[in-house]
Amino acid sequence: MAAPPDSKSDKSPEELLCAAAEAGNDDAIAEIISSGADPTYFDASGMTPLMRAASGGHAAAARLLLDAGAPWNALSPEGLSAGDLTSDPATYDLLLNVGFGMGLVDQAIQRYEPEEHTIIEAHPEVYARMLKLGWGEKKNVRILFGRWQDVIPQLGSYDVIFFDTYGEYYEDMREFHEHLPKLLNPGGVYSYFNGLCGDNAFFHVVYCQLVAMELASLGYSTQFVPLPVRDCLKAEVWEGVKQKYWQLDTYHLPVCQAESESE
Ligand SMILES: C[S@@+](CC[C@H](N)C(=O)[O-])C[C@H]1O[C@@H](n2cnc3c(N)ncnc32)[C@H](O)[C@@H]1O
Repeated sequence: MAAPPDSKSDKSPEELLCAAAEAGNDDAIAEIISSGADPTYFDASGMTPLMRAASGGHAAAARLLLDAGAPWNALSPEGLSAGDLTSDPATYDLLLNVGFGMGLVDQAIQRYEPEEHTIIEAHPEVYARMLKLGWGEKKNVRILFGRWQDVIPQLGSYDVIFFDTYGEYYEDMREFHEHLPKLLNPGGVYSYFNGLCGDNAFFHVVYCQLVAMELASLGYSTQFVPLPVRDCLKAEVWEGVKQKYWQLDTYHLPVCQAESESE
């Protein structure tokens, strides 16, 4: 008897992978990937397996796919990435970013229209530029001008914290981490710019482990989500930059949560 048209045998390994991702079936995903299915596949609707996992809210499935090389920045026909398609996202209303710099992270934060977005910036010229660009007038933005070490008594507690004072010493970041138990709300997420030894793959991984161990001693577990960045960092990106501070193909995005709350 012929198999029904929608039976598994009619589907390519990649279609099966999309179906397993949509269902959050981690065992099937691992099996299909190890049998050689391509995680970069786009199905007939222009969706990747990672987008299917994300829109189903299956975090473990998404992690398996990312580990297998699924592109995190692929876009659906509507121009949405897997991150944009995440279903039922947790509500993060109170955000803190330490170090404005070019304002890239803060611009990204603003797209989520948080209730309260606090920015700490110490450099007078960067602060002046922030004001010139209108950051001082944004209703949901609170700017604290000064070193984080000095303005910390003015802080509350936050659902999301990002730390990037690149240029400070490792010891400064470690000191900041000691404040996390007071600064990070239950269920909150902490991340930092993971550029430590960004020109040496071996020492970079050592640093990742070191930070994760130190955060673990404070009661936090850290996952590093591998994000391929080689294609985003072409030669022109570095034009005018004196020292190329990042030379690796993969960025390891730290996602740090209280141990009791992480998966
Ligand atoms: C690499 S930039 C941040 C880039 C930023 N993440 C972005 O998206 O453009 C680092 C920023 O941290 C600021 N900074 C350095 N040390 C600081 C400190 N102790 N407290 C507050 N800001 C600091 C610097 O003035 C600089 O603007």
